[in-house]
Amino acid sequence: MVSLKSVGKVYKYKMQEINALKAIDLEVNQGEFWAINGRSGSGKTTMLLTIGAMLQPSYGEVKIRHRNIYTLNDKERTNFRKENIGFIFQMFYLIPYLNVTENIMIHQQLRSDGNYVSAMRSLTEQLGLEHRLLHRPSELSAGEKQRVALARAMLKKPELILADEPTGNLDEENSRQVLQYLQDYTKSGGTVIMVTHDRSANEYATNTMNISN
Ligand SMILES: Nc1ncnc2c1ncn2[C@@H]1O[C@H](COP(=O)(O)OP(=O)(O)OP(=O)(O)O)[C@@H](O)[C@H]1O
Repeated sequence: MVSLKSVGKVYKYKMQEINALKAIDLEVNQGEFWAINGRSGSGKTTMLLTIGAMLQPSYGEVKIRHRNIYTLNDKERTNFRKENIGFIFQMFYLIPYLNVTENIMIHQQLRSDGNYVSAMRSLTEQLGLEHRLLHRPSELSAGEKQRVALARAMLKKPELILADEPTGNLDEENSRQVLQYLQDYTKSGGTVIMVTHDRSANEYATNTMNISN
């Protein structure tokens, strides 16, 4: 599903070169739930962004479903990302002036499309958000915000979910809900790669990896 061969990233910062990620190899199969650990600054987010077709590595090869994603042009790569990958971040990144429904449907051009409307309804019910559909992010708890971000990422049922510290701002019960949801998703054939500092999150994963640089 995801294959990294000797992938590295060197950031140029003023006159300096920062080796953020050094020659990482990774093979992730469909249905696996990976937890990526590593100390602060070890390159976890950098790795996730390269897998997510958002950051070109300085060297190495990133393949998703046997496709070398950095040989695609920008438009093809953006389309590939939209079709195949869902993102969840610690900071949620919800649009403040849109309500829950609109945030979940943000990437859909036709928000009246019946398929997406029914997918949105079923996700919000599953995630206990059905009574909050007209709330704006400032009117939600942290756990609810993360569940909205989760619903947004899941709307198109992407094959691959990338999660960067998805429980970083949540209490134990809300963390458990998010991790359980991601685990159930992998049991139904989805694939999840999650960066986390939270050691208890590793218990939900099928595979763990520790990176250092
Ligand atoms: N755009 C950038 N330009 C220059 N250096 C960067 C850039 N982005 C990240 N870095 C540096 O690259 C290194 C790896 O960063 P990254 O965010 O991938 O680490 P991380 O393991 O996710 O850290 P944390 O756990 O603290 O979130 C860090 O030393 C960081 O300062």
